[in-house]
Amino acid sequence: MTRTPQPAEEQYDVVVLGAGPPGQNAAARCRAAGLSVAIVERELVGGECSYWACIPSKTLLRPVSALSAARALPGSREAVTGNLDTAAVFARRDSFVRRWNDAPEAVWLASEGIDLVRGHGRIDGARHVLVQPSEGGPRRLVARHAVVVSTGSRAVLPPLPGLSGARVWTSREATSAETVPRRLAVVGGGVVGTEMATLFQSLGSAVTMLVRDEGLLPRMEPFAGELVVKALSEAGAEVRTGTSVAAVVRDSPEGPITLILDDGEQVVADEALFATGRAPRTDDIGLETVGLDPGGRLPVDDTCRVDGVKGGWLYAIGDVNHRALLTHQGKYQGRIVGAVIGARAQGVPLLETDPWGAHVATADRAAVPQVVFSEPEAASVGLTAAEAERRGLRVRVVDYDLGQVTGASVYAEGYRGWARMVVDLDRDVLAGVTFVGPGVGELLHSATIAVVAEVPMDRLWHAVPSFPTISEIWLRLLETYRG
Ligand SMILES: Cc1cc2nc3c(=O)[nH]c(=O)nc-3n(C[C@H](O)[C@H](O)[C@H](O)COP(=O)(O)OP(=O)(O)OC[C@H]3O[C@@H](n4cnc5c(N)ncnc54)[C@H](O)[C@@H]3O)c2cc1C
Ligand SMILES: NC(=O)c1ccc[n+]([C@@H]2O[C@H](COP(=O)([O-])OP(=O)(O)OC[C@H]3O[C@@H](n4cnc5c(N)ncnc54)[C@H](O)[C@@H]3O)[C@@H](O)[C@H]2O)c1
Repeated sequence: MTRTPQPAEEQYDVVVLGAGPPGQNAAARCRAAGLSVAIVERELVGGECSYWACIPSKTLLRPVSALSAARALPGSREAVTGNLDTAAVFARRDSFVRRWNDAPEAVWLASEGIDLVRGHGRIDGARHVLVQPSEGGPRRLVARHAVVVSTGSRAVLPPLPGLSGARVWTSREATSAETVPRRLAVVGGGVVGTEMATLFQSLGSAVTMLVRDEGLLPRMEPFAGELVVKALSEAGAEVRTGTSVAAVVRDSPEGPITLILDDGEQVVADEALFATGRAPRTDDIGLETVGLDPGGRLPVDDTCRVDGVKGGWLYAIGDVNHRALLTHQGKYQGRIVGAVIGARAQGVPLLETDPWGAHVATADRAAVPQVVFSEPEAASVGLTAAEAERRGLRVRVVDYDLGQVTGASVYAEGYRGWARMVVDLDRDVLAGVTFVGPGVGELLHSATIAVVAEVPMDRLWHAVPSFPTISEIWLRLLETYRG
């Protein structure tokens, strides 16, 4: 019997599986700690974020907000004589995603001294990763210290009759679209659904949102979703809440798609985007070879080390560990994990293992900022009032109408927005802050600093916002709080 020849072992200190932004950050921080690193990528260096998520969606949405900002003011309004130039909007997206070409990112990896191994990687027993390139034989990488899984997530489609043959859109098709459907149905009222409904409505689609929950953006304060629904409806979109899709029919590939709702009603569209959540990409990465179940999230401790792996050599960052499905939080975990692996490789015990220490991921649980680039923008950090209550915190909720702030009324005629801070009364610090309104995304980091730094409320009173900016909302919230 002839045995298949085994590939030679290639030794590295660290092997990173998946080159999205979190994986790249982990690799770079491990290099900075003096370790040799290989990073394995099966598709494009830069991951979902760079080519089918954050970057294309935000470059597509930016002209939408620029146009509505111009339209919100007498003087500039008169200078806006037409609609968005769809071809130019798509062309700008294309240049940001470099037409789905990752050559510059590969060059950056090389400049950092990180070896890029292209192909599908699978763990093959402790510290071993077997990579199958699209052409040629497999390569076997062996990690002396650690393997970091950062393989991300994929869109989840519900198991509906008729769905599999109906050529529906997921976020990938939406963010890489080349044309604007005349009628677009959007299923799901989370962040992807809300942002893409905003985009395509502005580009001229007749949008129908089919939302199972009672409103949009269910993880934020309820007023965020309410203000976005109001704006979407005024723009002509139809937002149906409390409704579920029961089946899907598309008779011919080029023909329309019909969504049959649970009450029997039908919605006909040219395309249907299913934005119904994400599943971790862990089903085909060899987890079973080290005693873990494929397909699920990878639970980790606060050093991002995967629970229950003998020898403690396996780490997971980014969407796969499900702590916070956001690029900036995955990158943060990448920085933490680099420091952790560096310290452990040097054989030194981890220092600073308390929350907010150098080797502990803390912010991805305690202070997660998120900006939803809808119209208006919704931005939040920390806990909502409901979440704080669920956790048994003694809080005071302070609300203020953002439209009443002078800076906001200078920013846009008829500025519509709202702000809320949730004060933790026992610790005398902010537990969470939410802003909704045009331009609030850039305001959010002030709140993130206040929450992370646990600034006492009396000291926050001395942080004087500039007049007349939207930031003056801080003064109004604090005045309301202090009475
Ligand atoms: C439409 C959309 C918009 C978004 N907008 C934002 C936003 O504005 N801001 C924000 O913070 N977050 C946003 N997100 C979330 C963000 O995209 C993710 O949190 C982020 O991409 C997670 O990074 P990751 O490295 O975990 O996964 P990914 O970016 O998916 O990267 C994982 C990489 O691993 C590779 N890979 C997978 N399996 C293997 C394997 N077996 N072998 C080799 N390589 C493998 C993949 O090809 C991929 O390149 C958005 C998400 C979507 C869907
Ligand atoms: N600007 C940003 O920061 C940004 C933008 C886009 C995505 N993201 C991240 O990407 C992740 C994924 O976003 P997403 O919108 O896909 O997921 P999500 O979890 O935010 O929302 C999914 C929505 O789909 C609904 N849903 C699930 N199954 C359904 C079904 N069968 N029928 C109808 N509705 C159903 C859920 O109730 C939920 O409201 C989010 O966690 C988010 O953090 C971030």
